[in-house]
Amino acid sequence: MREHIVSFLGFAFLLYLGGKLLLLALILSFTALFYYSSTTSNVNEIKTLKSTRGKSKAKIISPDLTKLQRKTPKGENIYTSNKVDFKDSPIYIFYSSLTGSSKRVASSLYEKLNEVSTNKQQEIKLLSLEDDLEDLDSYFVSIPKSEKNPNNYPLYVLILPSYESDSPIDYFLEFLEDTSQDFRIDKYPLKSLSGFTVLGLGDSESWPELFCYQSKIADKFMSKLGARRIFPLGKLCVKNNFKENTDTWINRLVDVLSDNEPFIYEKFDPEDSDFEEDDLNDDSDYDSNNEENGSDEGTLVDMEDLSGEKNKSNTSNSMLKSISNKKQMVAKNSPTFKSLTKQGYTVVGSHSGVKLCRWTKSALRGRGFCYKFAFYGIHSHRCMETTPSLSCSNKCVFCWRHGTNPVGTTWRWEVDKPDLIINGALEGHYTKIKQMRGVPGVLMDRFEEAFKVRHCALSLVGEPIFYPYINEFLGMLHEKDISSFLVCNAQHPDQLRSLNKVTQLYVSIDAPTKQELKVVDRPLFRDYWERLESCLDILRTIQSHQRTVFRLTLVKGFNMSESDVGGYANLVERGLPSLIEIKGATFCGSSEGNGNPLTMQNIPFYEECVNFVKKLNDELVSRGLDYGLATEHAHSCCFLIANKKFYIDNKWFTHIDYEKFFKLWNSGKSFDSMDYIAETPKWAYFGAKEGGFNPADTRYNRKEEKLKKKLAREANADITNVDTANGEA
Ligand SMILES: Cc1cc2nc3c(=O)[nH]c(=O)nc-3n(C[C@H](O)[C@H](O)[C@H](O)COP(=O)(O)O)c2cc1C
Ligand code: SF4
Repeated sequence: MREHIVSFLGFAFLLYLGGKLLLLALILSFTALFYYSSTTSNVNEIKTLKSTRGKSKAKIISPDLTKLQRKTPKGENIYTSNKVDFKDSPIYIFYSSLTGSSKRVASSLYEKLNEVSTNKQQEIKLLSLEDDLEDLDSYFVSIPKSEKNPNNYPLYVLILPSYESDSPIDYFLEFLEDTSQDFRIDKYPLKSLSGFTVLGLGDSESWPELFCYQSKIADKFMSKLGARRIFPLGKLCVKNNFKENTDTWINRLVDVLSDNEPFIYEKFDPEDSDFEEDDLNDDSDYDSNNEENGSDEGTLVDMEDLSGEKNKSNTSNSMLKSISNKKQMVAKNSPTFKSLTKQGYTVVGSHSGVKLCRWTKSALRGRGFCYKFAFYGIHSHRCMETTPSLSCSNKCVFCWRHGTNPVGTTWRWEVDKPDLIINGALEGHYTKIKQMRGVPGVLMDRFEEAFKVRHCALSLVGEPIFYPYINEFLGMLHEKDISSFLVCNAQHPDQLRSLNKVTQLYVSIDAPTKQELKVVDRPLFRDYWERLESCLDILRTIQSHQRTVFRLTLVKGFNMSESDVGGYANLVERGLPSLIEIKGATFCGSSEGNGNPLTMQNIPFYEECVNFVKKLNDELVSRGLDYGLATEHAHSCCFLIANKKFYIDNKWFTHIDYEKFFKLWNSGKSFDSMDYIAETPKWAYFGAKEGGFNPADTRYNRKEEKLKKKLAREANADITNVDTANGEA
């Protein structure tokens, strides 16, 4: 019996052992299946990229389990594999570029992918981060559905330069970081992407410690947002075999996307995805040449290695932090600075600008003032156009500075003091005035007057209200008897609420509805519409003591259809501005190079604007709002609808008594918009035959003048043939 029991126990033990072994075998085969379910390759086989290009180091993804079992702190494997057929995936190539190199690389990749794609339905897109995306949310918070390949999620390729100075890429990185911390958004919004890869462009000779640092930040944040890296961060030095290395990188990526091997990538692990600043110094992502220390984790290609130059980076975290947090908005060595100075701007300090406006020049030559003379009595030759913040929180379609202008939703730059800005702006302005002295036709009296600026138009570019010391700045202007016309974009209600007295306070209203505003202004804020509404409420209440103005810029095909009238009227009803300035957009170059998508077709004719203005006025009146057609400046296609409180005894009083304004301001007592009004001249009235042109000035028609000169030259040529003794050449 005992023997039976022993043999039974022995049998049971064997069964148990067998079961365990079976279970183990099952687990092992399941694991193998999990990792390599869709590959036929041998697990110990080393997979190399089809490396036909020179002696470059081959990409190695080793499916050797021992190498793949890097552990997270929680002890889980962090690699997994997946078979994504990129031939069916839409591929979106995003780039950011200030001087064109990244754009060229992105275009080459785009062309190559189109060339090799065997799937005619495959959607391959080339997208500028600054100019082609209506907003970043549509690509980096939600993932767009491709029209051609609706069943597959796209693959993102990001081609990004690095700039030690401020550049538009800062905003993109700030956006990725903000999104990763925004509790209102899914923590891993990019997890469904087919994958992503980042290629950095930089200059390792001039910026060895910061070589491609921003592409590295992008790479980390993409991962943090849940996107899966399918090809490691590449780095190209523009001074080191750039062309060759670019081709190599492109060919390798194309190879990887074309072959049908499964991808082994870091398994998405929320716990492990927190981006530490230390990661900036962690080169393991792309250092493929770590064979000496035995590490080939997640490796591919370091383009620096390809060119034989190892990155000597040992950048300290604090340095990176201070560079990314406290950059100068427009540093002297930045492409933005160059671009601005080339366009005639004087950059003051690190974030302000001044430019001689064309009307200032025109007034100096007695050829007419700008519409603000007709509407408010501004003498253009004594007006300085400036801004204390070249950065903006919108990317309006009619703005001419896309691509290079700094953008952001928060102030993240060094701050200059207000006196430095005012003195620097005046100095820059006077220097430019001085340069006009030899220009034919400059009137001596106006030239002399121009050296005492009386007006400051805070509207150049960017968003003046964004400047942290805007109130101090305005106070200093008024102390110098300089009036302030401040234009803001209705995106900063907090700053608007606490704004001190200005001579005239503008809010740009670029579209009548939420949807249209998004298209026209391309705002960076997610809650742009709510911000605009708050600003209007502030105008109606806290800031109702100011002379408030809505500025509408009419763009054909965007915001001036008949159906838009009601929407604008709603906004007027909400903000109750003193005045409504309506201006037809002016053409400032094609979209090529400046990202401005407007063409001549978008520029409305005078009659179209008049028609729109009348309709808006009728709509306001029909709602019982007390407004009327006040003035116009036909030459600029500019019109003013004013609250009837400015219509006294059958006369318009839209002009400003500037002396009175300064007196009131100096008194320290409170006053409102009606306390410094002045009468509007009749020639400026809406519908007047002068069309808002000061009869005292000479009308200058450039086309007419050109024709006259041409005829004179031809006539002279004839005369010269007959009588050269005349002396006139
Ligand atoms: C003002 C300035 C700052 C730069 N800072 C860096 C830098 O910090 N790190 C880097 O790797 N490259 C730096 N570069 C080099 C650029 O990243 C490189 O020229 C790149 O190709 C520019 O790309 P883009 O032409 O597409 O704008 C800098 C270049 C300039 C002009
Ligand atoms: S108000 Fe504007 S357009 Fe007119 S002169 Fe001043 S800066 Fe120039």
